[in-house]
Amino acid sequence: MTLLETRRATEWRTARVRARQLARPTGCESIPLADAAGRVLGAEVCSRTQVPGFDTAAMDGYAVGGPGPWVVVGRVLAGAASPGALAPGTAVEIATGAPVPSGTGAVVPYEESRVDGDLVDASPPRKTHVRRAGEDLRPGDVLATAGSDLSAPLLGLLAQGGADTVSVRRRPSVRLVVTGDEVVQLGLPGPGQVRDALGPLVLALVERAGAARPELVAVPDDHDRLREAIAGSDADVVVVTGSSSVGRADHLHAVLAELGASLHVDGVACRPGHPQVLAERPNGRWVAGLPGNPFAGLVAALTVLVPLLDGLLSRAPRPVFRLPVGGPVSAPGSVTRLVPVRLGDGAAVPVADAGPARLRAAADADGVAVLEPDWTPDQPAEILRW
Ligand SMILES: Nc1nc2c(c(=O)[nH]1)N[C@H]1C(S)=C(S)[C@@H](COP(=O)(O)OP(=O)(O)OC[C@H]3O[C@@H](n4cnc5c(N)ncnc54)[C@H](O)[C@@H]3O)O[C@H]1N2
Ligand code: MOO
Repeated sequence: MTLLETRRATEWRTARVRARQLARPTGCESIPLADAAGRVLGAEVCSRTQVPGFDTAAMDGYAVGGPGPWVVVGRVLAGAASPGALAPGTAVEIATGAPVPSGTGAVVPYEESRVDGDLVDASPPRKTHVRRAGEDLRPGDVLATAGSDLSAPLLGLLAQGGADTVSVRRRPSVRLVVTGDEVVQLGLPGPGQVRDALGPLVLALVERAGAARPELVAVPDDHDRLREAIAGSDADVVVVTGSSSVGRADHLHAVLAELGASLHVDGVACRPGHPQVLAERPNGRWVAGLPGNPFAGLVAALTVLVPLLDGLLSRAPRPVFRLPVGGPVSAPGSVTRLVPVRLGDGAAVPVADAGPARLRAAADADGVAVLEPDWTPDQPAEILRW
C-alpha cells in the first residue's frame, strides 16, 4: 500500500454508502407514462380505478345462466358497453374481455361446449372463467412507491391503474471530463497515445444508472484547463477521468482544493480503482474523480459514481445479489478486491487476466464479484452487474 492510500483510504463499502447518502435528490417532473421507461418514480402512485373494471369473460365461449342446456340468445364482444342480463336456461356467445351479462353463472369455453342448432350444452363447469370487477386492483391501491424503477411491467401496471403521467426524478446532469495529453477520441492512437476507453464506458454506465446523456469534454493534462472544465460546469456531477493519482500531470487534487471542494472520499481501500475521489463543490454540485486505468476507472465508477447517481435519483436500494464464486481466486488481503465474473448456473466464475489497465476480462464478464477483506472462498460474494 502506498503512502497515499494509508493516509486516507475509505473502506469500499463505506465509500458507496457515503456517496449515496450525501446526495440530495433532484427535483421531480411530470412526464407522459409512454416516456417514462427507465426513470425513477418521484412519488407513490395509486390506482385510480378498479381492474377489471367490470365482470369479464376469461375465455372465448358461452356465458350461461342457470343449469344447461342453454338457448343461445345473442353475442357479446369485447368493448360492448351494456351486455344485458341472462335468464336461467339462456346463453350468449362471448369473447374474452367482454363484459358478462348479469345472471351469468359461468363462461363455458368453446372447447367444452356441445352445440346443436341454437342450443348449447356442457358438463357442469369446473371454473367460472369470469374475472370479477376489482379482483386485481381497487381504487386507491398503492401500485408503486417513490424510488421505484419504472420497469416494463410496472409501466403496464400503472397504465392499468389509469395513470397518464407520472412524477419522476429529474435525470441528473453529468459533464464527463476526460483528461490526458495522450488520450485521443477517434481513430488509431499515434506514438505515445492511447484511445479514450473511459469516455464510452462512463457514458454507458451513467446513462444506464439514470443520468441524462453526459456532455463529454476532452482536456489535456493542464491545470487551468481542468479547472475551467470543472468550474465552468453547472452539471449535477462532473466526472473526471485520469488525473486522480499523484503524478506530475495529475492536477485534480490541486484544482479541487482551489475550488474549495470538500473531499468526502479521497482514495478507496479497493483493488483496482483505489485513487478515486468524491468531492462536493461549495455550490453543492459533485465531482467524481475516476482513475485513468480503464478497469480501475470502471470499478471506481461502480464504487462512488453509481451510488451517487442512485442518491440523486432517490432510487430505492438495489437488491443485493450474492453468488458462490466458482474458480480460483486468491484471498482478498487487506482491501476489497473487485473481480470480473461471468454468471453461470448458480455461480460466479472469475474471468482470468484482469488487470487495472485491461478491459478484456471485464468485457467478457457480466459484472464484478466483491471480495471484501474478510471474504473466504466458502462464502457467496456480492455481485455488481454492469
Ligand atoms: N506513485 C504512484 N503512482 C501511481 C499510483 C500511486 O498510488 N502512486 N496509483 C496508480 C494507480 S493504482 C492508478 S489506477 C493510476 C491512476 O492514475 P490517474 O488517475 O492519475 O490516471 P493517469 O495517470 O492519467 O492515467 C493512468 C493510465 O491510464 C491511461 N488512461 C488515462 N485516461 C484514459 C482513457 N480515457 N482511456 C484509456 N486509457 C486512459 C493512461 O494513459 C495511463 O496509462 O495511477 C497509478 N500511479
Ligand atoms: O486503481 Mo489502480 O487500480 O490499481 O490501476
